[in-house]
Amino acid sequence: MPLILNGKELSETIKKELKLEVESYISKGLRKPALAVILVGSDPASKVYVRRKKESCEYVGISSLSFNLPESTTEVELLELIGKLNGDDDVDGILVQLPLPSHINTQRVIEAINPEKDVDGFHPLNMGKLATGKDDGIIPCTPLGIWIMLKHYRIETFKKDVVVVGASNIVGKPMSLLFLKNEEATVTVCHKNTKNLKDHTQKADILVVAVGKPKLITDDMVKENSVVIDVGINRLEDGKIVGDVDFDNVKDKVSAITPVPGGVGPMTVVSLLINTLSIYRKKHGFSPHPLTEI
Ligand SMILES: Nc1nc2c(c(=O)[nH]1)N[C@@H](CN(C=O)c1ccc(C(=O)N[C@@H](CCC(=O)O)C(=O)O)cc1)CN2
Repeated sequence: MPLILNGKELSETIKKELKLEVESYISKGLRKPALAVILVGSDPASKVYVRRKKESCEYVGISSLSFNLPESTTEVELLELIGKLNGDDDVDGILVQLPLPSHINTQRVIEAINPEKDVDGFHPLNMGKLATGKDDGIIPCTPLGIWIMLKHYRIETFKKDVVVVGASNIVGKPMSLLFLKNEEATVTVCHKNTKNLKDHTQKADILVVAVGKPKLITDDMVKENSVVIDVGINRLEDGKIVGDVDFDNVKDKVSAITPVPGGVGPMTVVSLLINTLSIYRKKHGFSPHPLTEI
């Protein structure tokens, strides 16, 4: 049986620590950290994720300010709201849940967020800092959560061959940049135009898959004793949630694997809390959050 990388359990442990941390700020007379959460429309999955984010904020003592906007919201209206939140000193972080309705230009919205309040780390300035190895940026939540999980389970990343399947701005690209930081690992990024995907995945010591295709990765595609990180969350017609990796088929060949659900997803949510606290700490003259140190 491989080591199961239990993101649900680890995220609960981290949340308990963050709760104590927030209590220590309040006991110093500081205000509560605050996160603005913007949801446009009523995508069912987004509603679930936003609810989890808000519940987690509440648990650790972060104020979450909800902005649930109708599907018909215009880009101008959304940009106006972001402008107001950028100027509000009591708001530490701003999160716009993705995907946005198709009539709104996602990149323009991301770029409107003050990079210092960009808890998702999607702003080009934060992406650029990650790409150039600068330590004072904000790391996107899913890659940060995966990194924290690998370090917690003492999975060696140095000099490893890492293959990332999926080149999205949210996961694949920042994940690759994180593994490249300090020339830690050798990284291959595969995407929809990659020829012979299997030729690449078979060589991976660490395989990260984030494409949104149920059970794409089967046992013939993974290296013996490798570590497999499944970022996919796919809802099947029967309501079951499965990842991009065929877990039952792959599990006996690998040394460690994340389950879906209960793996990367909860680590994404806890990383949002960490990023919010990191911004709050910098504002109050503390160092960035230690869990963001790579
Ligand atoms: N602004 C952002 N939008 C989106 C992000 C993001 O990081 N920032 N990532 C994804 C969705 N996401 C966070 O928003 C997210 C995905 C999955 C989970 C999660 O806990 N999943 C559960 C299973 C899901 C379920 O029960 O329905 C799990 O894996 O155990 C949390 C957050 C896209 N948008």
